[in-house]
Amino acid sequence: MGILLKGGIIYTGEPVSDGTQMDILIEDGMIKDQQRNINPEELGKSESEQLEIIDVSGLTIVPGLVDMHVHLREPGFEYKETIATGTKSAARGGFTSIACMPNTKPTADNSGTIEFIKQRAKEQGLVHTYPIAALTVDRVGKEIVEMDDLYSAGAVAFSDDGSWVHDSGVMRTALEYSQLFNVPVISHCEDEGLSDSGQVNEGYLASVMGLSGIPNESESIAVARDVMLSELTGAHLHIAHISTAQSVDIIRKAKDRGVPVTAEVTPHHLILTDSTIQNYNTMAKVNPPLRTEEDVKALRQGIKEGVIDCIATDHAPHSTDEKNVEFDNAPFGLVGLETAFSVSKKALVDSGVLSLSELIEKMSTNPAKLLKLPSGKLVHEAPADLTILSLDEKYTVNPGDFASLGKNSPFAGWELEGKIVATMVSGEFSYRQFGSDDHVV
Ligand SMILES: NC(=O)N[C@@H](CC(=O)O)C(=O)O
Ligand SMILES: [Zn+2]
Ligand SMILES: [Zn+2]
Repeated sequence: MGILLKGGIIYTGEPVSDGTQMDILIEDGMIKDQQRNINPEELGKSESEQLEIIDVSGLTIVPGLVDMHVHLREPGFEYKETIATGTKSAARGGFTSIACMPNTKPTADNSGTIEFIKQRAKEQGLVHTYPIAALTVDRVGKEIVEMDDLYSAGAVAFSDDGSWVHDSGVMRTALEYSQLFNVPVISHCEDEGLSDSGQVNEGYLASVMGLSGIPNESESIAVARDVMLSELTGAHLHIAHISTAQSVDIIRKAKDRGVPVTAEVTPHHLILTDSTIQNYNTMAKVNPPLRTEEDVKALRQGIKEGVIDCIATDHAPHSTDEKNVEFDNAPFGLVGLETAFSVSKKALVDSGVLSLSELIEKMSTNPAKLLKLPSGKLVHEAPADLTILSLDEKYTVNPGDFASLGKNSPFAGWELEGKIVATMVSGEFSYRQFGSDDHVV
């Protein structure tokens, strides 16, 4: 059965241009046609009889969002999140593809765990789920994983996210091997000698609150080394969740020299500063820490210039019990899938840094390209992975309503604009809320 979406404003993703009013015909999970006016009566008889026609006038349709940095927590930490709840959360947030990080239990450093994640996602997942394998065994930075096995099992990238690979020799070798598979190595840049037992951004507020600080250099020194190793090896290095002005600077210069480095930033680092942790708000305790106004400005400038390629949530669910403790004892991490679009829109589009089409590029087309996924654009014969938005609709964030088991959002109570009304994955709705017809798969 086909679906005809009538009257929406379509952003195709490629080329990056403003939306135009078009109808979209979807059949067999693919985009079959898109033009100004598709008349169902002009389609073949059997085609039109089987057609569901949906009026989406007043709504905006964009390529399904792609999040290349998600923690699904399964296997091992199912009380924080599961593949079922995490992908449901993704669908509600407008994401049609996500890549999940390997800091599970067991660590996704072996083909069995990668196969398990893929199988579970096939059975219970609501969006395309692409596993990222660990770069070193147990993510301890000593012994490189069997990249060949993991790649064959379906890993789309390698990363020790949560930890930096401290040994430069190990990182160099890993980057060299990664070229055999033509996939990125994703680096969590943190020199632990500097971040030590730090809890928040190093600065005035940390001192006043009596919390130990994490200086910008803890990240930026790591970024500088990894960029140099990417330059040395010629391998694609992708830097996770950058948070400092210095990192933007280092990556800008590296890109100017032609180093094959790419980078992501989270919605929270684009809008929040360390002042959010006033009152010891553990919901804003995250790694890397929320920084200063100056860093936020530099990150926005970096994304505008293309120094930062994409937005990724680093969705990191933790249980309420784990977060409801003294600041020092709370785990780092916050959830982001269900607020990502409207927070990013507020940070970048409403403030005039990017156009909506450029935001879509950062949240869909670019991450899809980086991971070589078939999505990220709404063109003829592309997979029907798309997101339907009510751009001006306002809502108040209530983590209690999240599909994610993680309620650890720093945006609770915020009034945001830009609601996800439907998410379609391979031609089928993973989430659909049209007007009063509330239907969540
Ligand atoms: N970002 C975080 O604060 N936490 C992440 C780990 C990580 O992304 O480094 C987690 O797994 O909880
Ligand atoms: Zn990380
Ligand atoms: Zn992460």
